[in-house]
Amino acid sequence: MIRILAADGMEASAIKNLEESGFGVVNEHYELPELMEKIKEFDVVVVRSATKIREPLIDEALKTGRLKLVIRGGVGVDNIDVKYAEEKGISVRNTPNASSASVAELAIGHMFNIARHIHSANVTMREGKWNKKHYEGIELSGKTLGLIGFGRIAKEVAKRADALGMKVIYTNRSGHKPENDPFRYVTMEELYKEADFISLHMPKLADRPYLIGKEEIEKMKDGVYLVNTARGGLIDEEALCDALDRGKVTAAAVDVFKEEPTKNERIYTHEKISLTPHTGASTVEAQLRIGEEIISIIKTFFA
Ligand SMILES: NC(=O)C1=CN([C@@H]2O[C@H](COP(=O)(O)OP(=O)(O)OC[C@H]3O[C@@H](n4cnc5c(N)ncnc54)[C@H](O)[C@@H]3O)[C@@H](O)[C@H]2O)C=CC1
Ligand SMILES: O=C(O)CCC(=O)C(=O)O
Repeated sequence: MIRILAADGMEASAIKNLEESGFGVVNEHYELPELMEKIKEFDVVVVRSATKIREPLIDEALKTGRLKLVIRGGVGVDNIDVKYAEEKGISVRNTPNASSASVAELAIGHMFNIARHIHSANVTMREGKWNKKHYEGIELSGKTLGLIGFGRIAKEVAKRADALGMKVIYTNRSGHKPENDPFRYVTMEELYKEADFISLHMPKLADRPYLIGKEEIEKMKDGVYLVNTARGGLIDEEALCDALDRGKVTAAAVDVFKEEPTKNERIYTHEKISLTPHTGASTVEAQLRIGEEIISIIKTFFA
């Protein structure tokens, strides 16, 4: 029997479907020392972001040679040593399309939050305070939204922001302006200068510790709003907090952290940050689509 480890959970309907199709599924999260042993017993490991598939774990799996497929139930594969796994004959797949709308909606939700202090008002009202005079916000309508990265998620954000009356500009790695693109391609420098809101939608950098630090923040408009639902570490957390403290950045929204769960008290207690614990893809719909993609990947792989 082909055995699958769902190391960070999997949609119940996907587990049922796979079991009914004759696969053995273990839905269990193991911390690393135990996983080093357990991994040898599986043909497939499915992970989200919590479990890291690094070289030493792959080496353990190779001791029985059973592991053939690692699936990231999601987009970013930065928690997997993809090149190493593939060199050793272990295939790596992800589910790239399933969560774009969910992440885009979270980014837009965070923009409303920080434009209108919703995250802060929720906290102070629960403390019995009526801080109406502190909470004058701004409209999103008419503001320029700069998207860094213009792939699947950013395009979903762009459509929604456009419908809200925002002007959308974007930059990406290729610098290529797609034909018939209704939004304006700009360089990173132009984006920093022009955007009122900046939202990140690109993978983690392999060659640098972060994309946006003190120097990059200085190039932005005074009072800019920053949203990161892409990857922790793309924005230097200390530089962000410093910029929030001195008002260079008005407010920020953060779904992803350098370390998860974050232990950076400065970040998770900052009143100018709207926070979510990496829930960009955590919707019923995205998880159902991810489950369906996982079923399809496994069945095709072992057909
Ligand atoms: N918060 C969450 O739960 C989730 C976060 N994500 C993150 O969102 C990211 C984007 O996802 P998709 O839009 O599906 O990816 P995608 O591959 O469709 O698009 C990525 C975009 O980033 C650009 N890019 C890559 N490196 C760059 C660089 N150094 N500078 C500027 N642009 C660069 C690419 O040109 C492309 O336009 C993922 O890599 C993942 O880290 C994805 C899903 C859920
Ligand atoms: O599994 C998750 O909830 C994280 C999603 C994510 O960050 C991704 O798909 O890249």
